[in-house]
Amino acid sequence: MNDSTGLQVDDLSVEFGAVTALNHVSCEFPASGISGLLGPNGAGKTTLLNVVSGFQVPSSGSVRVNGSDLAADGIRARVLSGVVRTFQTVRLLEKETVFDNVALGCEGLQRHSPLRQVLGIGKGRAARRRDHDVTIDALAMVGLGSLAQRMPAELPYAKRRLVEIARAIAGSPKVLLLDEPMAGMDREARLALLDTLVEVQGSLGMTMVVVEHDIDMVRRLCTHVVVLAGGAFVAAGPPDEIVADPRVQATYFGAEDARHQ
Ligand SMILES: Nc1ncnc2c1ncn2[C@@H]1O[C@H](COP(=O)(O)OP(=O)(O)OP(=O)(O)O)[C@@H](O)[C@H]1O
Repeated sequence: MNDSTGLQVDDLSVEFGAVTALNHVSCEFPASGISGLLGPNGAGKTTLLNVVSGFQVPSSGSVRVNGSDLAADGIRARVLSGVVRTFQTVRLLEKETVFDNVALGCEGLQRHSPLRQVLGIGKGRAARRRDHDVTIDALAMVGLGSLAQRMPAELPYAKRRLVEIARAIAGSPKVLLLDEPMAGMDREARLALLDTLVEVQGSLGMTMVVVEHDIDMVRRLCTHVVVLAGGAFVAAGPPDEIVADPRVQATYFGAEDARHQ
């Protein structure tokens, strides 16, 4: 790739005491298509997302988005610069409507003027109107338009996941990191989410990285795959090449997750 677009991590290391969660990992995720991040349990996938999104400070290495180094940025600054993520466990505000949960994502749109914040004025009418429209669009994009006024607790699990994804895309991310978005869904819901993600990436055009264990889904969804194992980079490339790669066979497919191959 090496064209300075997309997400690039270089020489990332993270240790938790004696555990090396990431061991000098360098890899790239292109701005086009959808990237899969694969690896057996404990490979370091979530840790990599944590570093990119600012939740984990690495002991070494750098993160660049479209060529810009994020080194000094904390979580909030990264959201404002367009790095948005979801979590393995769905995190929603249960006392707010689906609409209000998704509207929270608009906070990443840099519409707060610092002066207005200092004066406590909040957003102007035009900005609030824009946020409203962006929220409606995000809900429509994931097929939740008719559920906007429902409470999260009323929704089945797959739809709760979609609320989280809508909230993420409401921030117009440059980089969208999805940590096992299909976990806990049946096959029908997974295939529906797959179509949604392809549509979201195609129409909004961000760098999208999806952690996913199901190889069949990865093959259908992803145009590029990065494989980690034991905190180390193993391989990267198109899904079919990755599946056939002996290094990947020896690590990822040798593990419990081979059942999905
Ligand atoms: N906060 C933490 N404290 C201590 N060890 C941690 C912490 N977070 C992760 N680890 C360890 O770091 C390693 C990488 O974990 P990580 O969660 O990044 O892997 P993963 O590939 O996302 O795994 P999974 O597929 O099971 O979610 C594991 O050995 C894990 O136990």
